[in-house]
Amino acid sequence: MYTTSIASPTKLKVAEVGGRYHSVTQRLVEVLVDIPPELVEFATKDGHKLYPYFIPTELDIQPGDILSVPFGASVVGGIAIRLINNPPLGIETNKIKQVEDVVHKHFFQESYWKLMERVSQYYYTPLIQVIRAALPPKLLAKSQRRVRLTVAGAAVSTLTNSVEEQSQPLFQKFSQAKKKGFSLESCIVLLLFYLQNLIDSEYLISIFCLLIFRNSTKQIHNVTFNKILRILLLQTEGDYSLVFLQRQVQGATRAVRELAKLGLVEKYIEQARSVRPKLQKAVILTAYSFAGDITTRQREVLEVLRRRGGEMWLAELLQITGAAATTIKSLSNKGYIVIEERELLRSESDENAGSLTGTDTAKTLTYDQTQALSKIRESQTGTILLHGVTGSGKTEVYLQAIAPLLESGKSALVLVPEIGLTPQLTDRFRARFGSKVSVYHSGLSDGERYDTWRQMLNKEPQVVIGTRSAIFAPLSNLGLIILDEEHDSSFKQDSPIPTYHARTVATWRAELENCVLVLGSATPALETLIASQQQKTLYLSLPERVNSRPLPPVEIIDMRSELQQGNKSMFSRTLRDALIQLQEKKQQGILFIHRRGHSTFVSCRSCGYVVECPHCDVSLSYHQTEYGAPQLLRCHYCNYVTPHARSCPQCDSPKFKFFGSGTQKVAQELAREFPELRVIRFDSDTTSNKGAHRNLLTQFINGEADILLGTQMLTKGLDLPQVTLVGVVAADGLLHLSDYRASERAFQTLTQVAGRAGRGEEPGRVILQTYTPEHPVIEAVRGHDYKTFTAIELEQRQALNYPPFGRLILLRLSSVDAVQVANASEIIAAFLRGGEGYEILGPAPASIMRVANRYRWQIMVKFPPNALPQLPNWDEVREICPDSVSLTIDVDPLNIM
Ligand SMILES: Nc1ncnc2c1ncn2[C@@H]1O[C@H](COP(=O)(O)OP(=O)(O)OP(=O)(O)O)[C@@H](O)[C@H]1O
Ligand SMILES: [Zn+2]
Ligand SMILES: [Zn+2]
Repeated sequence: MYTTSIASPTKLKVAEVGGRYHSVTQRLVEVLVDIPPELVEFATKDGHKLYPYFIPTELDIQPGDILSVPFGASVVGGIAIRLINNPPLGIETNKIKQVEDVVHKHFFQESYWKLMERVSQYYYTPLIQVIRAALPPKLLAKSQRRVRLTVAGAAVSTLTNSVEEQSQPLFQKFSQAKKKGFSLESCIVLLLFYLQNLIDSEYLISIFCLLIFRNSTKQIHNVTFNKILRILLLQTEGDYSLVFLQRQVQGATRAVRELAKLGLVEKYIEQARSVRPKLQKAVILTAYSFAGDITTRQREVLEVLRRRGGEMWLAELLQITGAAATTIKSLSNKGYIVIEERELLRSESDENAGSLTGTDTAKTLTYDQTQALSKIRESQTGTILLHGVTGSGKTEVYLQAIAPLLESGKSALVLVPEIGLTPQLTDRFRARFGSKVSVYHSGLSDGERYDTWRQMLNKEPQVVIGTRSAIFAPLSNLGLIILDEEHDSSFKQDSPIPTYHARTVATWRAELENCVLVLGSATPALETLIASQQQKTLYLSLPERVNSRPLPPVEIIDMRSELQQGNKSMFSRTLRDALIQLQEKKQQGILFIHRRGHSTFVSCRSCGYVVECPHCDVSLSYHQTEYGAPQLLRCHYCNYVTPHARSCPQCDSPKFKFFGSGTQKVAQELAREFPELRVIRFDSDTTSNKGAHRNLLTQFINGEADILLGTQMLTKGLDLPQVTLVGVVAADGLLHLSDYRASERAFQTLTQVAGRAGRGEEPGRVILQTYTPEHPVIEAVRGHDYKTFTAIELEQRQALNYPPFGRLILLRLSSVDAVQVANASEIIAAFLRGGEGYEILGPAPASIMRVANRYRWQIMVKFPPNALPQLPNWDEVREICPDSVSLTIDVDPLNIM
């Protein structure tokens, strides 16, 4: 930060940072340049590289500083990444430009850079791409450098500008005197100023300091300087963006830099909006009988207020009554009303905040919760697995672990899998910690993300709740990281690189920041379970639901026998009865189906023709949102849409059969068979609009529907006590996927969805329909038997050296050219086979070979988890991959398709 740099601390600072001096030769810095869109074409491939810049002697630059650098014809923002001694090879020294300025010192902490570097190394991703993944979009472009006067600057510009008119002769004397620098003469003149009350003592001292430390004050007389000082002085807050000054005054950039050196102005990054809530004036009626001391107009206002329940926003009251502000004021003076500031909830994320929960205080913990909490509080570092069955009160443990941290000035980071569950969780955190809570996820607009980011940089204790990328939230003084539903695969990024897993990054971050990481789940991932068995992770368990509520019994319905007995409906008789009872008892239910849309494919009844996506090797899914809505065929891979044809393109038959059910089809069937049931559909089709999650959930909570029908989204952490029934319409789609994690994922999803039932006073019930009731996953879900299931599953993984007993790296190759990608895969695989200590599987086409007109191939590298083999040099691999083929190195892949 630039303060009034009167004492010119630049030299001292160099020694301060990390305690080392930089040798004279170290005069270059590599900068991550924030290239503006209009210049991207000049950057092309180089856009992924760091640009070297010379460091002017007077600037002290450290990694993590935000800089301004010349790029093309303009000056743009950038981050200092590392200091280097010599220009990188292949770059001519005379082409290298100089850093323009330091905009913000130490924007990023050292531990943050270490984290970036670790991600870069582990995920084989250039540092710059890691930084791009971590920073909110356009951070640097939006980081408008602003300029304001320092105290000394204000004094000088007052003297040189406004005082001019008031005290012409004295002013002239001063300018003459100060031209000679620090002199007795100039000091005397200044004293005269002071004695004549033209300046106050603060100004006097500032100017003295300035004269003493900066002997060359004659520079202040520079015309450009004066223009800038005058502009800054004329605005009450005295601050402008540098861009604005550049437009107003020619040569502003240089002049501002010089003025900053003189300590007259300072530059800074615009401060984040306050974390504090917006306040708005509310009017409260205090008297209900009106004496004769009021006017008719005033009486009217009071009547309106009374009819509205005695409380209104001032603005609203003024608008409705058309009254003048003075009318309200005199009513307040007479004691009929009170005007007070009340919190107004603002912005998207805060919209309706608290509408689901209201305010909240700490609950008395159960025995198990108390045990877990004290273990978490005792721990200083390391990873803790909190294995608590659904509804065991993990969230309450998190809340109570965080509370004392905030008190002690530390911050907490809470990661959740998906946005669908965030509104409810966020509300719970807000109800407990108020405005200290902010939300960070990709659903926010760029602006909102940017604001939240800056808010995190202000060192106040706070709680950030976010999805995957929030692991990079720049919180300083982190006291605790929580990953809720840690088993969830959305914590893993498949593409673009870095293909990081937030849980992996979280362990590093906790290590670097010296804080505890808590992984919470009812169905911990096998990786996490193994780590706890190997004592790498502390294992804590909440084996029971709160208030000793039982886990809901899971009834398995064999849909084959339903069919044999003549029931062709998608609802078994058991589920049907349960749905009817639901309404009689005025209770609510959740129906789960793992696919959105209507049907997975449509085929001609007479010739068997299946409509496929022209761009992908998949059939199109049929979509019809409601009766009478357009009938569409949509590709779930590339989003291609086409109207559903009236007749078969091959044989002209008008009859189609719809296979595979999605949420829309279930909704239509429900409407047909149970017209009186009110249904809310909750899937990615209905929740794509901003705030839709919250609105739909609020409707459901308010009892505006009997059934919440949805996909995966429902399974994640919803806590709705009034839900007594959970129905799984068809479990089979989840069970028969080819990848080695299919069983684990199916068990987790089904257990989680079952866990939504019976969380309140009324006992719950789960009805699970399937065509393969004998499947081990179904057996395990029925018995809520995590232990047996994982024991069997781990055995199988071990036999095949799959994670967690082996590690995988998946190379994903794709190209519009089918032949080139196949060839490239062969070449790379051949290169890899030259190495030792790992196994190569493939190359093989991906299970859906063509997506969005790109042909996809894969090569799997498998190796033991601990003894890291001599892995191939990935740069070399990238080198041999032709430009026409894109290559992603997915480390620890989760989705292998
Ligand atoms: N000690 C307690 N006393 C009373 N109620 C509690 C207590 N702890 C938690 N609860 C309540 O129990 C319900 C379930 O808790 P919570 O949602 O935290 O469970 P969870 O373990 O996170 O569940 P899941 O893994 O299924 O999301 C919540 O409504 C919560 O307010
Ligand atoms: Zn046909
Ligand atoms: Zn497609």
